[in-house]
Amino acid sequence: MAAPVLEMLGVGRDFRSGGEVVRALDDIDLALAPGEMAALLGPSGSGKSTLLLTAGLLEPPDRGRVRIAGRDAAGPDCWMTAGERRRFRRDHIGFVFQKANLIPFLTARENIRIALDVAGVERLEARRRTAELLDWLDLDRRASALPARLSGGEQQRVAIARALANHPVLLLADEPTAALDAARAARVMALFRAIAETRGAAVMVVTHDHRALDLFHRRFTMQDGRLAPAAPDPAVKRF
Ligand SMILES: Nc1ncnc2c1ncn2[C@@H]1O[C@H](COP(=O)(O)OP(=O)(O)OP(=O)(O)O)[C@@H](O)[C@H]1O
Repeated sequence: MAAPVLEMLGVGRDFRSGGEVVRALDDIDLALAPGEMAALLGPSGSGKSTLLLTAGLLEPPDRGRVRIAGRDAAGPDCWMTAGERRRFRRDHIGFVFQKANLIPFLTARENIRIALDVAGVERLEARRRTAELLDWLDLDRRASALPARLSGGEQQRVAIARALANHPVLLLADEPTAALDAARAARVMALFRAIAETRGAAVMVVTHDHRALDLFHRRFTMQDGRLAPAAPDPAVKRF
């Protein structure tokens, strides 16, 4: 197997609420290789979002280590400073959430472009990449529209383009199709698969949408903060 893009080693995370301790993540071990697309399943409150945010360096683990692209990036023993971690996240990780969260007064094109400007990408290169993403995500004709004039599926595609702008090695998505109808949801999931296969990114998607599960190379199920690989499915392609 190629060197993993994401490794979680013995990762744990507790939350304290009203004197009680909730073990949101309990000894999570997980590795994702380049080009792999994994589904993260499980009941409400089982720890899926916490796992995704921890993998994405937005939640600090109390125990264990998170390694991304071969580098120790989070954990009690990690020496990365907050500023370094922020830059590392920006350069290596893309996020897509249930709501597109686009900036309402910027056009589709500008919403993508701003991610590149913030990362300090040179002007001509930023223009080239924005045009390429608009084309790839079939948004050319909507490039000058404000978010309020875009459909839900178009808004989500802009959010995906924005997440891809800095060529992340790891793409994390939390219920990205929850607000979409079946046809649009299928299209977005197929797009994630294409991102994994053509760009070699590792993709992890929290989803309750069981209609698209056969698109995933791997499925993980969370239960009470623990992670278990789902029963092997011979129909699912393995790496
Ligand atoms: N910031 C927080 N403070 C306190 N408890 C939290 C916090 N975030 C998550 N939790 C708790 O940790 C557990 C896991 O939550 P998490 O949101 O990761 O679950 P989930 O599987 O994503 O749920 P859902 O499918 O409903 O979104 C839950 O018991 C939740 O109440």
